[in-house]
Amino acid sequence: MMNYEPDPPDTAAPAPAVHADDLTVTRGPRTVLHHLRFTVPRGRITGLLGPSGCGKSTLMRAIVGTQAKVTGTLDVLGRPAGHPTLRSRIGYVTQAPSVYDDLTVRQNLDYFAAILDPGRAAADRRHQHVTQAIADVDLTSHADALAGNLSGGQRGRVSLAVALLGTPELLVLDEPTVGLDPVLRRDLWQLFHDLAATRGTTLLVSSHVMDEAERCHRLILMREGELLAEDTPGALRSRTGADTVEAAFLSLVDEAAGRTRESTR
Ligand SMILES: Nc1ncnc2c1ncn2[C@@H]1O[C@H](COP(=O)(O)OP(=O)(O)OP(=O)(O)O)[C@@H](O)[C@H]1O
Repeated sequence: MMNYEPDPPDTAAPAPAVHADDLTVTRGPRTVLHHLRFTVPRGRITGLLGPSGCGKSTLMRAIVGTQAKVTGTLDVLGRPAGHPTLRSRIGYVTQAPSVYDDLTVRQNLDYFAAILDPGRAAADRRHQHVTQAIADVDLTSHADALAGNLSGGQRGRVSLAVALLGTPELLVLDEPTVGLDPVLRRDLWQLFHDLAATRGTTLLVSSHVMDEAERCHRLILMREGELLAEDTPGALRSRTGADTVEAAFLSLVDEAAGRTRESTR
C-alpha cells in the first residue's frame, strides 16, 4: 500500500485550516462530541477515522457550519465555523449524493456553476470549470448521461465534482469511498493527493475503513465522541508498536479503557 509519510518539516507552519478546542456538540438529549481538541493542517489530507456512530459526520457538519448546539472554539480557515465568508471557500460532500436525477451530469454541474459564478460574462469560465470538474472525477465519458441512470459510486463522484467547482480551499468529504470498487477507490485517493499537491487543497476525509488510514498524511482517531489520537499513521503505529493503523487503533482503545478503569477505582 502507498505510504505518504513523513510530514514535511514544520518550518513557518501556516495557521491550521481547522482549529478546535474544547469542542462539544449535543444532539437531542445526548452529548455526541466531548471536549475535542485538534488541528487540521493546510494542504494535507487528514483522515477522520472511527467506528460507525462515533461522531464523524457530526464533527464534519460542525466544521462546515451546519450543525446546531456547538460550543467551544472551532475556527475554520481563520474564521469561526459557519461564518458567511466561508461558504465559497469550503466544499462539502455528504454521504448521500446531492444531485438532480433528471439532469445530466453536465447540466447538474452547469446549474451549480451558475449559482457560484452567475452572469453571461462568466459563461466561458463556467464552461471551463465544469469541464475540468467532470474530468477531475473521471466522468467525461458520462457527461451527457442522466444522473438518475448512474451507479451509486458515479453519482457520488458527481457530488464531488460539484464540490470542486468553486476551487475550495477546504474539502470536507464524508465517507467518499463507501461502495466503490478497489480501482475507483485507488483513483479517488489519487485525485485527493493531486488536489493537495497541485492546488494546495486541504482535505478532511472520513472513513470507518481503517485500511484507508495509510493513504492519509495525518489522522484523527475517534471513538464514542472522544478523540483517541491525532498524529501521522507512522507515528501512531510506532507509538503503539502496532503493524497497522487498525491494530494501533485497538491498542489505543484498550489504553483508554485502562485509564477509565484506573480513574474509577
Ligand atoms: N438527528 C440526531 N439526533 C440525535 N442524535 C443523533 C442525530 N444524528 C446522529 N445522532 C447521534 O449522534 C452520534 C454521532 O452520529 P454521527 O452520524 O456523527 O456518527 P458517524 O461516526 O458519522 O457514523 P457513521 O460512520 O455511521 O456515519 C450517534 O450516536 C448518533 O446516534
